[in-house]
Parts: sequence; C-alpha cells; structure tokens
Amino acid sequence: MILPEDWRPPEDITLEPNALRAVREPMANVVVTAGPGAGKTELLAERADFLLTTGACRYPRRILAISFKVDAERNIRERVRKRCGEQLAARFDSFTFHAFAKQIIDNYRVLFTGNDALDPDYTVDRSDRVPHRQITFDDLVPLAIDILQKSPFVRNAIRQTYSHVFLDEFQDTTSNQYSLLKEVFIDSNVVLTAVGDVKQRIMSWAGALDGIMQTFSVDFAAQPLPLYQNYRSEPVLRRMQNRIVQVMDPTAAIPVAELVGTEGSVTVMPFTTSADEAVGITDQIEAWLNTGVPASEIAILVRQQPHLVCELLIDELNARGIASRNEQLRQDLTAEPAVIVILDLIRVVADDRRPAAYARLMRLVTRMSRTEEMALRNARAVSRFLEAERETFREGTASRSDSNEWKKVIVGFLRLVTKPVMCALSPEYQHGKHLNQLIKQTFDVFCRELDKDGDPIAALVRLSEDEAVRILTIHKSKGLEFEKVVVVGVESEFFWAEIDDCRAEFFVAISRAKNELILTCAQRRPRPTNAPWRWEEQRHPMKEFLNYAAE
Ligand SMILES: Nc1ncnc2c1ncn2[C@@H]1O[C@H](COP(=O)(O)OP(=O)(O)OP(=O)(O)O)[C@@H](O)[C@H]1O
Repeated sequence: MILPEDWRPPEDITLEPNALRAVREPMANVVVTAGPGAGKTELLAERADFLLTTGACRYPRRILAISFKVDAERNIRERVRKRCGEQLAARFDSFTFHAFAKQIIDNYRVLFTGNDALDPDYTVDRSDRVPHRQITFDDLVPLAIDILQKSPFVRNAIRQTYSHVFLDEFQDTTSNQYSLLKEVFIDSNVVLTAVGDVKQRIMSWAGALDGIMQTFSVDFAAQPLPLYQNYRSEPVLRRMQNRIVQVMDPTAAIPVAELVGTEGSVTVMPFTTSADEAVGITDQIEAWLNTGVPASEIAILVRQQPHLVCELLIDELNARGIASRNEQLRQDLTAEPAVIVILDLIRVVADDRRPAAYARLMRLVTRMSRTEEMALRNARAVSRFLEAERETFREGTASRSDSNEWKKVIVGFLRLVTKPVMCALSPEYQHGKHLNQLIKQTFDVFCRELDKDGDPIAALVRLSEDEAVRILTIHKSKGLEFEKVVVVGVESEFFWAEIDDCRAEFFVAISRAKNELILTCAQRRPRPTNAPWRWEEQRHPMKEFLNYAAE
C-alpha cells in the first residue's frame, strides 16, 4: 500500500493538472471532457491504479468500469492489469453496458415470476424473443432496470460491491443506459468518474442523449474537468482536427499558434474509379509495409458495408499477398476468450511454430486442475492430442482445406478440456448457450476464410488482429488508434445523413490516426456484386470534409 501523496504516474505519462485532479479525486463525482487522444482512457487506468494501490478503494470493495464496446472494455482492463498487477486488478470489473445489465439479470433473475419468469439457461438473441427462454439484446438494460425497481436490495448489493465507477465514451450514453445508472448510483456514496467527448457523439441515431455530459454533471453534482492535450496525433493531423473543431464547437478549438510542427501528414487522393482507388491504396499500403510499419498499425475506415465498399481493394490486397481483415469476424468476437482459444487451437495444429499459442492452451488446461499432478496429466493429454492431430494433417490422412476435419479437431479438443474449463473463461459463459453460439460463430467465420484458398494458416492471418491490415467501419474504430489511417470514399453518397452527425463521424475517423491520414474519393463506383441496397455509381466528393485537409 502506498500513501496517496507518494503515488506517481509512470515515467512516460505526464498528467496535466486537471487529469491529475481527476485521478486523485477522493470524494466528488467528476466529468472529464476532452478531445481525441487526450488520454481519457489512460486517465481511467491511472485512476484505477491510484485507487487500488493507495487503498482509496478499500478492500473488499471493487471498481466498476462501463464501456461501450467489448474492444474498449478489454483495452482498459489490459491497461489496468499492466499498471497495477494481476492481484490488484482482480478488483477491477470491466463491463459493457449490456454485460453489466446481463450480470444483474443472471444474479437476480428469480425476481421475475409467472409470465415474466426466465429459465436459468435463457439465451440472448439479436431479434427474436421466446417467452421464458430467450430475450433480445435490447431487452437487457430495461430488464435490469426492472429488477432494480422491484428490489432495493439489489441496488444496495451493487453499491456495497463498488466504491468507484468509471464511465468511458460517456457522450454516447443512451437514455435507457442513463436510467440504469441513475437507478443504481444516484444519491449514493459511490464515486463516479465519467469521460467523453461531445464532438465524438456518433450514436445519436441509436438514442444517445443530447447534452448528456451536462445532464450528468447536474444530476450527479459532477465537477467538470476539461483536458487540452492530444498525445496521439502529430501536429499536421492535429491542425486538421482543429479546423473541424472550429466548426463543430468553436469554444473547444485550440489557438493555431499552439499547434506548430511539421510532423505527420494528411493527403487527399482523388480517383477516377474505385478500381484505380484499390490499386492506389494498395500501392500505399505496400510502401508502408516495406518500410516496416506493422500491418496492425494500418486501418482502412469506411462509413458502412466495408465488405462491399472495399470489395475491389480486398481483391487487390489479396492479389499482392497482403492480409486484410474485415469485419466478418467482428471485433467484438475476437475479444472473446473462448474465440481466442479456438483460434489458438487451429493455429497450433496447422502450424508447429506457434509457441505463444501453445503456451496459452497449456495454461488453459492446467489452471483448473486441483493438484500439480492433475495439471501435468491434463497437459500431457492435450499435448498428445495436438501432436496426433498435427500428424493426421501432415500425413495427409486429413485434408487441411476440409472444414469438416477442423470441426473434428475442435470437438475433440473441447471434449478433452471439458465444459467447466471453458465456462470459467468468462462470467458471461456461465449461463445460457452463449459459449456454444460463440464457438459455432468462430467455426463459421474460419470456414468462410478457409474456403477462399484452402490454407488454414492464411485464413488465420486474415482473421488475426496482429497480422492483417484492418478494414472497419468508423463506428467500430471508436476509441482505437493506428499509425496510418485511410478513410475510403469521402463522398456525399456515403456521408448522406444529417450533416452534424456525419461531421462527428468523420471527426472520429480522422482522429484515429497518429501519424498519417489518407482521404480517398472516386468519381465512379461500379455496383459491387451482391450489393443489396441502392447504390449510386456516379459519385461526388464531400467537399467540406476534404477541404479540412488543406493547410
Ligand atoms: N498523459 C499522457 N502522457 C503520454 N501519453 C499519453 C497520456 N495519456 C494518453 N497517452 C497516450 O495517448 C494515446 C491516446 O490516449 P487515449 O486512448 O487514452 O485517449 P482518449 O482520450 O481515450 O482518445 P479517444 O477519445 O480519441 O479515443 C494513447 O496511445 C496513450 O497511451
């Protein structure tokens, strides 16, 4: 335990005065507002470290962090673990809003009776509801609110568990989510820290509340603390961001004199057709890769339907042997521990030079063993299984391009490691069929990739976050950052919604770049195969957005 006055951030992190106040704040709720790259997520990780290492979050109470996406939730959990070690980080619970609501439902489901009763192994589906057996994702938050309203005991139990609550990307909180927060934490001793950026509010179509930061500040008597730095982007990029901020929120713009420097670059690339664009972008990506930029530091962002918009680009990248990963295996899915296990399994069987994946599998099979002897026995059994499966592929008894053979490998492995071991990977696997659904989804996306060229290793590379250029929607890119960002199709046919919303989305896209940003547009985009919706072939550049690039 260290004294609060002795706590320091790590050497590579300098906290500006308001950030330091937010990190050390003992009693008051605060709402931190800041632009992209200001270190809002980092601040939460530092605050977790401060609260846990100084004992301001007193044992056995815990910290609850609520984020919007699984990716963001994983990001902050990892930062905290790195910062204060496994033992203290065990008292840091990081959830998405949906997962938090589901936890409440799982724990207090018995409060629903009669027609409302939910089976212990109920499932959650995108759209279909089945009485007692299945609810939808949209039901999760309202049902949790229902439980809280039925029983003050539940509210008290949560307040007893958590002394501090963090709210990341708070600008996109919807009215239901805010009601849930109020239901649990208003007028309590729990200390809340919210961080967000109103200029990055991109969920208004999904009901994100206008003016939520101010509403929170009033309802929870939260002290507003603005931050001014940007630790992510080079000066040329920051000047472009600042030009948009001058339009979106002039009071938040930084005096131009403070944004000096020539580092970084922004380039507009206009093309005649999307085919030319595919070649132009691939040339650029190839050049980046040749100078040692890791593929995982390159992102291609589009407003919608990446698999259609980037159809030609993906073909061109494939033709030049550059792995790209689009959203077939959704970001949310790759963050799932069960999915990581399945992909590791395929990796180890398909390719014998995978020590890290092999070590992860061994840790999995030994960690539930009660004695050392058992752990050794389990490890040996799995090791024998993996070797035998490799052998069947090596000898050609089984074909590496046959998805049925891979199904047998997965089934055999799961039988060996047993269900309780897999269920222990995440609290969300304890109830319902979620785990089975995830395994099936993983198998399906792997098979889709395998079908492309019959090579399991190439399929894994395309699915891996580390080894492939990422193609994602602007929405999915929220909270992430990359050295190089290409925003494809800055055209009015893609940015067709209300201009303020489009501008906020464009702002999120360009502010993901640390060092280099490329904006493309094409005059003609022939209709991609299987485009299910209206598709304009003739295109028009989004002049306002492209003009922000000009110094
Ligand atoms: N105080 C700091 N000193 C140095 N580097 C920092 C600091 N805070 C954050 N960083 C680094 O700057 C980058 C951006 O930080 P972070 O992701 O926390 O910003 P953010 O405000 O959450 O961004 P956004 O809202 O755009 O997603 C990260 O690479 C992070 O490690």
